[in-house]
Amino acid sequence: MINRLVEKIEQMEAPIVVGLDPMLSYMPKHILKKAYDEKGENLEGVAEAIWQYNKGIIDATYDLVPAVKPQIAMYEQFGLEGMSAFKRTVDYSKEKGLVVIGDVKRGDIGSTSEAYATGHLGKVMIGGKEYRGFDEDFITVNPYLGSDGIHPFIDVCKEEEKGLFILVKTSNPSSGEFQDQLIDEKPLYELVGKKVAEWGELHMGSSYSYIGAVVGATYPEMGKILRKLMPRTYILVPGYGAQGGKAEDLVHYFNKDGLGAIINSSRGIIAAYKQKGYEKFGEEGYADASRQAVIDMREDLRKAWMASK
Ligand SMILES: O=c1ccn([C@@H]2O[C@H](COP(=O)(O)O)[C@@H](O)[C@H]2O)c(=O)[nH]1
Repeated sequence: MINRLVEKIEQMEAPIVVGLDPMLSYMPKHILKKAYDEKGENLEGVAEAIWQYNKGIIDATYDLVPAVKPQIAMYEQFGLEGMSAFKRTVDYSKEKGLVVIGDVKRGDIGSTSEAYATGHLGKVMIGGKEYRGFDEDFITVNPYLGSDGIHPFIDVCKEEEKGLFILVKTSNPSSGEFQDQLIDEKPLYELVGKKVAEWGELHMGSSYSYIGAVVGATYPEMGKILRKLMPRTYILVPGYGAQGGKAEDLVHYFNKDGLGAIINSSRGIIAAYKQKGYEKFGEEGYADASRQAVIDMREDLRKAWMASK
């Protein structure tokens, strides 16, 4: 799957992931009304609205980007109905040829990680038949329980040719409280980064590992250090746009080959129609606005890359 992701990034010249983080406050009124009229003003109605909203964005962007990243929390808050919208979104994105990164941030003691890995990346046999759970291509994983919490995910990834993005340095304002703590004079995120590179050697694709890392766009100096510590690790970079990360800050997250990082934007793309510069699209044109936001992001990243040469 990492080879496919890299190929798609190269083909599309767009190291971009569209973050599918649907929130009711972004939902255009016409979509909510239609879903409520059909399914009722209840959890089922909300789930239908999420699905229709996502479908609009996927249809408008799938030919421009290699991947989507549905954030499971945005679906989980609506219970089983929300989770069914999550699954529909994963399946439809795959049908459209997109690589799906489930942002699920799992990780637990070994036996529990094994169950999470099966549910999101693997399969179960029941009565001699094979069943798959959410079946994303990659998921995000929290490494802070240590190696025994990570190995079950790597084992399933090897079996299924799927991948992980492991949290190394997160984009949020207080990520330093624990992640920057010094151990033997090195910040914890550097130790985790080295470990991710080591785990990555266990499951290599052609030029990059199936085991990637998450490094926030909001800490560019740390991104630069981590890039060097993990040369064959693909870096998933959240924090561009809505959280303040800028294209010029991101050039050091890439290797010299122009590969090695994929930048996420969620609100900046899916709620573009509400933002300055995109007013002309209006609510009805939310999907076209998201397409334009992807084109603008691609250009922004390209210009920053060229300026760094
Ligand atoms: O360090 C991290 C890890 C994950 N995220 C997730 O990425 C998106 C960001 O959304 P924006 O709207 O583009 O800010 C969201 O799903 C986060 O949970 C992150 O931001 N930082």
